[in-house]
Amino acid sequence: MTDKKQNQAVDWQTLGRLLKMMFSNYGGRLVLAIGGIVVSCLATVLGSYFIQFLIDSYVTPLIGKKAPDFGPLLQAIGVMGVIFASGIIASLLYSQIMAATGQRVQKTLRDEMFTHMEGLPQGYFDQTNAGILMSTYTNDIDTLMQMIMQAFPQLLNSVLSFSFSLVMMFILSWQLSMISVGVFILGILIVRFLIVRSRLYYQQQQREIGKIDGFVEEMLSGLKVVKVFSHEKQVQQEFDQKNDDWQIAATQANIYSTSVFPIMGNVGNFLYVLVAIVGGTLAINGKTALTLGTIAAFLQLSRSFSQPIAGASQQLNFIIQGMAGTRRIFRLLDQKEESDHGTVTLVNVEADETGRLNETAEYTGKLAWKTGTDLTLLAGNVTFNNVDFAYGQEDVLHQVSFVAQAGQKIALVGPTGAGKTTIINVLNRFYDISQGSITYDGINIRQIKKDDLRASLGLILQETHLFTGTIADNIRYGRLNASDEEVKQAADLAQATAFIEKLPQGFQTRISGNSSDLSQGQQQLLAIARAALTDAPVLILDEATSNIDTQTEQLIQQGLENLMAGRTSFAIAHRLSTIFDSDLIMVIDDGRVVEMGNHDELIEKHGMYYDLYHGTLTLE
Ligand SMILES: Nc1ncnc2c1ncn2[C@@H]1O[C@H](COP(=O)(O)OP(=O)(O)OP(=O)(O)O)[C@@H](O)[C@H]1O
Repeated sequence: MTDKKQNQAVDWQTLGRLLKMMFSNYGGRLVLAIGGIVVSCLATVLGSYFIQFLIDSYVTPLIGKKAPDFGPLLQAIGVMGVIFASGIIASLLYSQIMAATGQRVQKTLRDEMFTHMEGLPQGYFDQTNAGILMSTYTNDIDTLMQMIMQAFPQLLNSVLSFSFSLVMMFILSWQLSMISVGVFILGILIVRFLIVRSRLYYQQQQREIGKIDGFVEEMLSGLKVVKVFSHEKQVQQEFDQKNDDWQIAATQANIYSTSVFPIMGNVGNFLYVLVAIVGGTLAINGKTALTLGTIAAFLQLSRSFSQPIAGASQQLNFIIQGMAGTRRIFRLLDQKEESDHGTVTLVNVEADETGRLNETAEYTGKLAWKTGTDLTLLAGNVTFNNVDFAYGQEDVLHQVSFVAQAGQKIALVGPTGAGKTTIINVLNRFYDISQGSITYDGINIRQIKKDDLRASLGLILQETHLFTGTIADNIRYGRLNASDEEVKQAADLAQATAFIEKLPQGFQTRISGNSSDLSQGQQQLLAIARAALTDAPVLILDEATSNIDTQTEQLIQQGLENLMAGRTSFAIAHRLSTIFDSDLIMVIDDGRVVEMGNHDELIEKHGMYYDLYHGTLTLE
């Protein structure tokens, strides 16, 4: 979106898309609501117009009569009552319809956004601030709903009231109408100035609130770091600055937008007085055929002619805010979902008496790649052939080649920023490589369905994410249909049972989503148990760097050893002590594999690994 477009009063493309979406889903309701608005406006204008008849045909003839008959007058007042009552009913109807429609659109869009977001590539989240994304779900959806429930119907109401009143006014008196149009043009010029100013500040206000959301999100996730470095004061100052920027923009936006009503109200009053004076003078001089009823009706109509201008300008502001939010919502919905052309799937298999593999829906603990109707037992051989990769323009991996054989323990070591995590990111296809190939049991990973590829790779990250629920629920996240017994076995294998059983309700103990009630070591043990339950044939471990007490560290190490037995594993090592027994150690530097071999071979080489081992080089 260009800046020019952002500053445009209304982005017609976005508006068109929104209206199309609303009409295609809720066409019937919207037509009914529009009908309600038309009836409500007509009722107001006709009611005012009727005053002319009421005075000229029913009230004036009664003046001076000795025994006046009020019957016809009462009848006429009754008709007027019916007109106004139908206006009230119609306006209640359209308000209700628009409120319900706004809520439905909100729910539909939120669902769509969430579903769509789940399909977006990792790269999108790496580049998008989570707070700004959150703000799309909350603020932008809110302003959109306000726009649909309030601004759209009231704007249409204002435009119709204005147009109907104008027609009626010309029918009553073209001279007074010309005066009104002159005053109207003056009003429009004032409102236009105010709107342009307030629009700029409203847009700025939305941008500032997005920045605040982003900042709060970032600070919440990094609160510990802030405390460790005692940076609370700087953070507070930075936050205050952002909050001040928001306040300045919001105040300016409000000053201009709230001036519109009082100013236009007074323009309306001015018009009222002007019409009364000019109309009265013309009637007294007998220059025109203006009756008392005509002047009274005209005065009433001049109100419903001038008031909508202020109302419409106010609603236009809400529409501008709503459109900015809608644009961000559509931008999220337009993000390209992760493409997946893979056809090879992962299935559970069991062997019959002859050793032939048969696919089964049951969990068997044995997996196979399914290509067409062919089944190949998943072994866990992974090969990188001259892999190159770049994040955008930045080349990160260069000619990376290695063979990880089924069941081998592979360790990746190297300085920070060397590209270890990136090797894992391209293996599970969070990102696609630019050159070379990666094969898994001889199949190019591009041919494997992404979900199935990822299901075959168990991931244990440095930061364990636990969800609000019981300990058992959290382990079961690894395989949702696992039985209690299987959950317990996984915890046993991960060496987690001892600490779990010490908790008040054992496996049924509830923990909170931010897992502050468990130590980091305990969280790691749960992550290992979870991965054990997933039973993925290939494991990826991003070793924790944090300080964990020696006893828990030994437990974790034992849990990992148990888990790695019989599986191909890739461990990103931050301490060399955990990788001495690896089958293959790859030393990565600046996106290249600079050395490869087992511990003894690499020590003999007297290269980078040797320097790391002897402390001449460090990993962090
Ligand atoms: N999402 C990303 N977008 C752009 N560049 C990135 C991204 N992730 C990593 N990089 C860059 O790629 C390079 C390799 O990063 P990577 O995370 O693979 O290193 P690493 O060896 O795992 O480091 P560490 O041990 O510190 O985790 C770094 O220069 C980093 O700045």
